Amino acid sequence: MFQKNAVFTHPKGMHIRAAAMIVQKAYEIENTMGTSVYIRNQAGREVPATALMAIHSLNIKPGECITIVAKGPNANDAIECFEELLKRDLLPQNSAELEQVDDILEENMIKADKIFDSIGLGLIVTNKQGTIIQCNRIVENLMGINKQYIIGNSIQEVIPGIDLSGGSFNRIRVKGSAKKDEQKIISADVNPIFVEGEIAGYSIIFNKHASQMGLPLSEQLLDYSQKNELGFKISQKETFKLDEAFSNIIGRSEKLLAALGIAAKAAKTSSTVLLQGESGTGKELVAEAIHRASSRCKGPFIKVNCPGIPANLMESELFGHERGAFTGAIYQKIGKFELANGGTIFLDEIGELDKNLQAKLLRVLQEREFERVGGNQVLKTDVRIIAATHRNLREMVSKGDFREDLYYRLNVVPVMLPSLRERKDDIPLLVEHFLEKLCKKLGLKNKIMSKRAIGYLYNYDWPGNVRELENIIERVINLTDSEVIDAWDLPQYITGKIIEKKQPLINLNMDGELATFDDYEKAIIKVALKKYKSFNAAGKALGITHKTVAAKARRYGIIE
Ligand SMILES: Nc1ncnc2c1ncn2[C@@H]1O[C@H](COP(=O)(O)OP(=O)(O)OP(=O)(O)O)[C@@H](O)[C@H]1O
Repeated sequence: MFQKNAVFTHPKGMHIRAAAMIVQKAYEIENTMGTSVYIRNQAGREVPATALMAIHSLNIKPGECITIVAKGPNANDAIECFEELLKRDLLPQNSAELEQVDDILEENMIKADKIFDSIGLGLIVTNKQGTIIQCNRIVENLMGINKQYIIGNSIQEVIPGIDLSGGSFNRIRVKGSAKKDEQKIISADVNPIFVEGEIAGYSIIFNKHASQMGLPLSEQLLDYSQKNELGFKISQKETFKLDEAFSNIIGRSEKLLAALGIAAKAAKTSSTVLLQGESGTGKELVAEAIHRASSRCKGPFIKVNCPGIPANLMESELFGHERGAFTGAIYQKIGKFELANGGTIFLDEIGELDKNLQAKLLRVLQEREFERVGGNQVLKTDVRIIAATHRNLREMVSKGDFREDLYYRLNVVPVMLPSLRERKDDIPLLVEHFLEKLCKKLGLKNKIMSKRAIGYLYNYDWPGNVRELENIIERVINLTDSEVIDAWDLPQYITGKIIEKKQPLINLNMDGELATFDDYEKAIIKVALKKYKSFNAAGKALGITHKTVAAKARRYGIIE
């Protein structure tokens, strides 16, 4: 054993990334030199340098003196290596090192998730303000809501009336999705989480067999829960109910949720909605969701694509015509407004509507009545109008290209859908969604996308928004045989360069004699260690554990 004192100079103390750097180095030393390294803090607590959370929990302050302890062979060299790392300010020096550190952090996060899921009880963790920062799968199942929509809400939204000052609560109510019968009755223990003597948050643990469905609500609920309105709020600011109708709209960025919050509220009324946003941002998808979430959902949803219909036919398309109204009008035609009666009419690209028709549409909006072309009977209609445009209607009004009075009639509930550029954090979710949806549609086994490929999607500007992303994913699914879609599978205009596909290092000469299996294995381990420098990284590349790599390297005499 060998040990040496060192000063921990990092200005932030032992933060999580610094701890991950230490773990990465400790693995490397253990694998290449066979030395086990430990860190001891001033209080005398010693932990293995390969244990991320243990290292982090040493809570070492900037300038604190620590002891590096090395056990096993090469202890002296191992300590020197570690000192070097501490001098480097614990920053990754290249992208490979950064990737390894990120992998360690990610692996540990996954482990924490798995531990949370495996405890067999529902668990919610909040910060000290009571905002939910973590929950496990049992809570997801109990509430029938995906974790992503639970995290970020106030605990009071999920468990109305719960008191975080601690204690056990019997028969409390956990909200599910908006339906009344999805409320779950449970009992739970609430405990503060202390960090350095101060409350950093709270844990809420649901007790086993907590859900008691079937009892009348009046028997189950405590008084406070009666006062709370039913329904689940997706964010503290927006009262967006998680209506099933919106479930196929993917994304949880603040801008999208704010827009959907307005749309969901509008769905409960009959007001006219104006959806604005660039092409491909999901305006039609939202229009359909509003219809499905509204009381008109059993009525028709009729779409009119304004630029798709020649101006001279548009009037009859919208309002219908009588027989003989114009040359070629052999039969009476029912217009879209009549067809949409009792439901919703979706006027897509309203900015392209002819001035003459703008006046006629204004009449429908004001008086809810119209006549068929060539007819004199006034027809009444009961429709909700949802209009959409990618153009700036206000600007069109100021240029005289769009009627001001119509603009105000349409702009009753404006919903602005963000471009994909403005919500790039939703890209991984969207990718996952489209991979699943499109692989299913094409009858293929589900594929995944590498982090590197997603990184390129992040850097792209997405002029065609979600539609463009969906199209690219369909294209790469069709063209890629492997299960993992990687950067070289993406179109060049996304990556900005040709990315060479990495060839696996298998160069077997078909004409020569075969070597023994051990010879091949030895050669592979040798090449992997030369290339990746550590047992950990080599193990990852070969799909085996670092311990197996180390054992084989020793067996073949590659290391001592
Ligand atoms: N948030 C989203 N989640 C899942 N799919 C989406 C989302 N937004 C858009 N899409 C998909 O992208 C494609 C384009 O969406 P949509 O037609 O609704 O856009 P749009 O804004 O109406 O476009 P345009 O203005 O060109 O008519 C559709 O296939 C839709 O399903």
